[in-house]
Amino acid sequence: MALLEGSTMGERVEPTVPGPDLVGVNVERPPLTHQQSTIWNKRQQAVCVRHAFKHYGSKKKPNHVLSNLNMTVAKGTIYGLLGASGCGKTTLLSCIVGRRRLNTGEIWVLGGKPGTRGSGVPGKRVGYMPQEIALYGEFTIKETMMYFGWIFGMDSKEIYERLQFLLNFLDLPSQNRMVKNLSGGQQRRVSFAVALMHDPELLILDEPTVGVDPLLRQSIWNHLVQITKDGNKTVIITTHYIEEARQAHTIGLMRSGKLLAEESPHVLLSMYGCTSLEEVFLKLSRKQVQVGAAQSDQNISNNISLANLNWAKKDSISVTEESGVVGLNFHQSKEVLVTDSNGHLDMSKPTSSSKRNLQEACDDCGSCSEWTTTGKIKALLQKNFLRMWRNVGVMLFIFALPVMQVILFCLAIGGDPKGLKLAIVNHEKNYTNLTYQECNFEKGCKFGNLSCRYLDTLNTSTIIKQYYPDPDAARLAVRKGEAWGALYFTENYTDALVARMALGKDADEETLEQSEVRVWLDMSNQQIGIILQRDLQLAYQNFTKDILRDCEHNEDLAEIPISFKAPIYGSNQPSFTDFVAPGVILTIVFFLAVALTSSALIIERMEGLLDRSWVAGVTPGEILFSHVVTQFVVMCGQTTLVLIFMILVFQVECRGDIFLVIVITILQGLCGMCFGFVISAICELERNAIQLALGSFYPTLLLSGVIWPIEGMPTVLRYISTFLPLTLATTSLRAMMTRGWSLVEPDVYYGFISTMVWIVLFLTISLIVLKFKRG
Ligand SMILES: Nc1ncnc2c1ncn2[C@@H]1O[C@H](COP(=O)(O)OP(=O)(O)OP(=O)(O)O)[C@@H](O)[C@H]1O
Repeated sequence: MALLEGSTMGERVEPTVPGPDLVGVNVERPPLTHQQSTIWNKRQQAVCVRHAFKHYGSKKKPNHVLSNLNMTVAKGTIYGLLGASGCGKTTLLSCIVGRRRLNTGEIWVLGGKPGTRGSGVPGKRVGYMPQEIALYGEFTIKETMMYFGWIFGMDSKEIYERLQFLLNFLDLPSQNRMVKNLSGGQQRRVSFAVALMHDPELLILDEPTVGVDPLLRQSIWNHLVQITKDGNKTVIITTHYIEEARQAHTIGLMRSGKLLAEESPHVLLSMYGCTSLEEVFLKLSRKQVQVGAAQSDQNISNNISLANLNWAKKDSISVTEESGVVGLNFHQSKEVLVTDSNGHLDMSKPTSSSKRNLQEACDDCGSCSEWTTTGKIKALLQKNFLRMWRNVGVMLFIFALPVMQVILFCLAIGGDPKGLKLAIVNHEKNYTNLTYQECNFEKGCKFGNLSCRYLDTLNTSTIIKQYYPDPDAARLAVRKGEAWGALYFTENYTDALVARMALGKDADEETLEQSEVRVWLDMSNQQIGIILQRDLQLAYQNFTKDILRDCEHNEDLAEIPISFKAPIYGSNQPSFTDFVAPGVILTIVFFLAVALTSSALIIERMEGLLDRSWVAGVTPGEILFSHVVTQFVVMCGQTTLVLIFMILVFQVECRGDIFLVIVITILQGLCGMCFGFVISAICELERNAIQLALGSFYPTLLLSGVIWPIEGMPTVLRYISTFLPLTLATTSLRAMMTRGWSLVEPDVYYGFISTMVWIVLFLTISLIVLKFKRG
């Protein structure tokens, strides 16, 4: 015998109870056990919640929202869920549609457990209108309907017809009006229209009548009554207008996470002798407080017992099957309450309705095996591109930003500093207080005023010469920050230098000392200090070469005897820009992608759009896929611009295969995008996402060898650095650009491999977080 309990969701359930089999032959079968009939029963309800507990917050400080709540919504009925603000209605509904999980307890929706394979929930069997508007403000009404219609698998013609009906029925403005330009009430109606769009089996409406005028409210209720008439559609509705719920078949009165009562409105009114449902609610609430206090020590059912309340005679109480709602009867769907003469539930003749629903569950199960549908992908891609298109300003900025960054980098980084002031003291021949123009010397193989000849060689754009009377004044100028260095020539500099050259190894201490140019530098700025050192030494070399040439000696004598031949890679005067450029290209592309995606999901989540799409049956994988495709297009544009400006406009050296350079840059962009998805998935608030993205920027930049070789780091940090997403990729791109290496070199292919591994890792983490991150 097939056990009902063991059957998976959405399977066709064949009840094995006494009764005629399919060909009409009576076969003696054992009756269903109590447990089997219970599960069968739960499956036959539109919604069945049992012993539901839900809290927010940590286990230590839980905020209990649902406490042992039981609820039964029969098929083909309208169920009005009423209760004060904050009593847990929305939480309960979000658990029913599969957006949140109970801490304990179980929920059955349309015969399956929400979120399980084949239940059809989330999916097209349910229409959900959340409390928040949860619509794309930049979409028109028509585009909104198209988006959800495609997700529900409808074709465009079908959607259009339904749209016309809903526009009329809900008295909506022109279909071409942007949602963000509609009034609050109109937006709510569009939101309601989305829930009705695909004519679902189960409609879950969280306060659909807020901001709707009384006439339209009545027509909404009329519509709900109409669609539930034939028993195929079920509606769960929450409302703050308690009295409008009189039109519901069943009312669930909720308070502090519990159902106080579950009954039809007229029974409730007559039972408590009230004229309004509000009065009933007040009475029940007061009693709950009293009974709650009296029973606080007893571990009994949470639901209010009429027996305890003494509001009804015992014989009028029907204890419903394991629901825990003692005393209050609720509507059962017509097909479930058929019992045979032995008192067993007779399920041998499932009604056409139950057959159809089970069949639909099975159909849904079939579609579950599909990875996705073209309709959903079409809808998601169109949504993403349309959102970009509607924000043209933002899009222009997104493309202008990388160009701006490259331009700024190339203009601001790597150039030699200019206009550095040097405080010069020239005591030779009383040149004190003289300007440079008056410091004359004779060209050729002449040995007069050599200090002036040297200073003339020093005439570069890097240095501005300023003359001071004595070394103390010059050093003071350096101390005060008025000059980057002080230069001092002694009184007999020329004579001493000539003697030094003539005497060679026989030169005495004093000659050596007097022939020196004495320099005091401000080395607080390493780059400037080193550049001044370099320029002063180079100038001296040129000055000596000049004299040697004029005196017909071999000018190479002026060189130190280490000969730097043409370098194997790069030039003898390497530029810092060429070193940093590969890392900067990847950093720009990586972090722009992070910026693009890190808030993408959060914005949708905060607007309630993500929930709505999920309840409509869109999976995390589909959402991620659609964002990857859209952002990929944007990123390709950004990459092209970055490379064009870097390589073509600013002539940054690129010796390698440009195709490989493009590929690794795009891969890094993809990697950044996936990292952005991780941030987006784990952060609740946009603020946190921005903090995380910004927080990760500097450590990654500093540790990835972008601005300083990783060889200069402590060993441990070097290992950590190797495992960061940008490090090996930067090394790889640098090797391609500056050395012209190809993919056969380990330095190059490690970069590609590491980037791909990171992409897979980030995507997997995002998917896992999105899948399991439910309250
Ligand atoms: N994500 C959340 N994290 C923490 N607490 C939450 C969260 N969502 C809801 N709550 C809390 O749970 C309680 C029930 O909230 P819920 O939104 O379910 O109430 P409600 O009955 O729908 O209220 P209303 O009628 O005002 O919409 C409230 O105290 C609320 O502050």
